[in-house]
Amino acid sequence: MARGAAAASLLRICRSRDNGSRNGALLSYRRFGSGSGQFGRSAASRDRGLDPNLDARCRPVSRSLGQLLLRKNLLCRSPYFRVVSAVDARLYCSSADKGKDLEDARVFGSGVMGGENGDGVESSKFAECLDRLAEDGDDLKGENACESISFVDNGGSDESEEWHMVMGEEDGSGGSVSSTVDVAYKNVGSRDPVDLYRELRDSEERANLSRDKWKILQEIFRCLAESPWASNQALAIYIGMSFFPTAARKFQTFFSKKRPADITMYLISLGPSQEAVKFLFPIFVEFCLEEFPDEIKRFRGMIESADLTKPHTWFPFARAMKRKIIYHCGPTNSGKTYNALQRFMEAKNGVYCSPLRLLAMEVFDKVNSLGVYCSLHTGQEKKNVPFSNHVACTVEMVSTDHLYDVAVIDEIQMMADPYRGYAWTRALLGLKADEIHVCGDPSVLNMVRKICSDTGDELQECHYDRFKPLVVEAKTLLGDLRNVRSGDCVVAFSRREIFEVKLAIEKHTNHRCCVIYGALPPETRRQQANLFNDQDNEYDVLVASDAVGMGLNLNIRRVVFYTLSKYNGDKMVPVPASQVKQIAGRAGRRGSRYPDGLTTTFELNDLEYLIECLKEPFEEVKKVGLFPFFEQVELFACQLSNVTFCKLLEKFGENCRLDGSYFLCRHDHIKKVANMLEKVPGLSLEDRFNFCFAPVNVRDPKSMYHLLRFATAYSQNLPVNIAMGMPKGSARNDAELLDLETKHQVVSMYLWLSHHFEEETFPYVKKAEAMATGIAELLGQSLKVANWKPESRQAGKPKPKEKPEQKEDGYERPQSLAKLFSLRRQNKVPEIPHAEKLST
Ligand SMILES: Nc1ncnc2c1ncn2[C@@H]1O[C@H](COP(=O)(O)OP(=O)(O)OP(=O)(O)O)[C@@H](O)[C@H]1O
Ligand SMILES: [Mg+2]
Repeated sequence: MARGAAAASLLRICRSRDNGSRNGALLSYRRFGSGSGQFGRSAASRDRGLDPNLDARCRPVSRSLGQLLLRKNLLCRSPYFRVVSAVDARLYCSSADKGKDLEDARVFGSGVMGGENGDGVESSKFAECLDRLAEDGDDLKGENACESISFVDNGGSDESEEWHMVMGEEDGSGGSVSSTVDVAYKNVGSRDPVDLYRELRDSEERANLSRDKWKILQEIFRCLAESPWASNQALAIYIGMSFFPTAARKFQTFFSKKRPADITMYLISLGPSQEAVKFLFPIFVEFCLEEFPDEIKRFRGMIESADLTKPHTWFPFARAMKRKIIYHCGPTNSGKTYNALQRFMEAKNGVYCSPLRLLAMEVFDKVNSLGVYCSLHTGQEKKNVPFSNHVACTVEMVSTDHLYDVAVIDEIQMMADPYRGYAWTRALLGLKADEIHVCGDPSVLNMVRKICSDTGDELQECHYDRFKPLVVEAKTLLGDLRNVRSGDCVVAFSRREIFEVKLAIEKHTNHRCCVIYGALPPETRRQQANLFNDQDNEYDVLVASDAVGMGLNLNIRRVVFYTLSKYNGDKMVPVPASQVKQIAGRAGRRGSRYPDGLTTTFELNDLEYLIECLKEPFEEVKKVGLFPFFEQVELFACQLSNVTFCKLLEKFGENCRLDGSYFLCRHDHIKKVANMLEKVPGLSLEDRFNFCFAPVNVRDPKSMYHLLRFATAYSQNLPVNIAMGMPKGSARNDAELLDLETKHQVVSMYLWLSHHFEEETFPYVKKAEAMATGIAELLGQSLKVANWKPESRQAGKPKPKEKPEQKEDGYERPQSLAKLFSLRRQNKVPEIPHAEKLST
């Protein structure tokens, strides 16, 4: 075979892969991602023009070809070419002095340049040219010389074709092949990653590496596999976080097998660094697109079914309406709810969405007493008043199917609540009402503005000021509960503290205390609130948890913070300023016996923190809560097989996509229930989903046990029994009181389930209702006489240590944690002590 023909026959033409998939991925990436499309083609890789400073006859020789030629000592001896410059790690050659071969240089150069007229050079011409070079060289001979040459089409882009030549073996010394190579590989960083991947994929000669360099390379790949940035970016092409390490490992194996010298040396020059990761990543992307189409497809399906971006599109009917949103924005006790309710009552029909059952009941009573028929819908209770067109409900229960003239969503700032926020977001996005009044503090005003611009609803803002300013009493109680006065509400953040305070006040003063805390049924809370509000009895002090903090109208003269720290489920933290304001705002309500509100602390130490909180402006909320509907979870479940419901929720949490204005609400408690219900076979996905939302205290084993029992009976198609006796009488000690609380929770859970599942399966609703009323009454009676030391709900929990400052009169002075935090901010105190978990 003629030498030229032999060379030509060995030229391989590597056509580009179909670019469609890559472009698709890039599109997805941009849609998904954080902006700048980091694996697009670099401008440098497009710039293949001549350096204007070079002689017009000079042509760049492709880097790899230049490397080979130099390495083989061809250029310096060639009659045709000489190196005139090295710019940007690229050799520029000109015809040599002999002068007659300029044409060859042009041909050679145009091979690199894509032809002077942009039409490229045929490979045979290049082969010819190479042959002529070879004739003059010593060791670039025939087939051996040409074996490492490939002709690469750059994928049909508008860029020129380019000659590539894969570098040969390293010289064995562990060093680079030559200094020319050093110059050459530096250009790798500016090359198109798509080309780099092709070079890598098609590489047949792998660079030998010294042990040190091999180690560096391993480190670089470890960095890639462990890079949170890369793992996050890989989501853009639907490489999931869990699959990413596998993909990265396979990429490493692939690279190790190929290891073209220029890319390898360039990588090693970067070392194990973020730069190396960012260089490798787009090549890794190309690899993944080619190697893992099935995984990508699967993950893409999963991601798309967990897409929580654009939640405003979830409610097409509401979107078809032109709704008017009126934001009643202001601090506590400024008339927000009052004004919204005026419109609610004037309307032909309306819905009021409350954050609490108790507040829904309050509105239900008030509206009916004013002659507007109104029904009540809470998770546990449905009171349908005949002829009513109005309904007061808890926000979780509001229907997005009914059409209303006026809707009120109270305490709209709860959209940012980590657990329940989704219910407010859903109501705002989905309510089909011509006019929606939202009441709340200014913290979510900007979010509501943004949502309205997404939904196309009209927004009107009404700003309010507090009727009367809240006054801080500088004197405080000086750490002595004997300084409590009539009309005081002492706020503590655990059930235990509430009872300790009540006990101490009743023992050392003539006041009698009512109590309100989270574990009490709303009926009992209302009974206690009425007892306190009523003038004609001895109950003139209220001891309460933050359960009094929202919207309730009580006759409170002064709010006294017993402590300003609370357990957040993990550790003791200062009560957030927004909550302090909300609670303090209970004092001095318009129309009450005490229109001028006062607030103070039990300890002088806490006063500063209280003042700080009250002065603090409302912090702007940047994200509000979301949670998927059952249908979304179901769609997601179709993408996964053989996973438990708990795992499904976990996977959903990992893979769901949200835009920057939303967060996925915390659902640890739901997962706990889901986990427990794994023991119950035969529940459909929807059943599991509904059971998981039942109101159960996951920290109370008795309540959990009853939920398990209900679910088991339900799964066996048996009528679900309450299977719990009515308590004999009111509580005589704290254990009995706790038992009453639990029993009420269980009955309440039964009622909730009866409203969320087929009625026939929960046939004892009437019995449950009677029990709920009875137990709430017993609780009320018990609280009236309660004068015992509180117990812990959790069996076996270690008792809190005796505190050093124990007063002889039987109650412990709480340590001022707010003060401790403030000192810690100034680095004066090392650690905040852990404290007992809240049981409210
Ligand atoms: N215009 C009014 N006329 C008579 N009473 C009013 C008026 N506005 C408000 N009130 C009364 O003032 C009290 C506080 O009003 P409202 O409950 O509307 O305050 P709010 O701003 O919603 O407070 P919060 O943030 O605590 O919910 C209520 O008892 C309410 O009935
Ligand atoms: Mg209100």
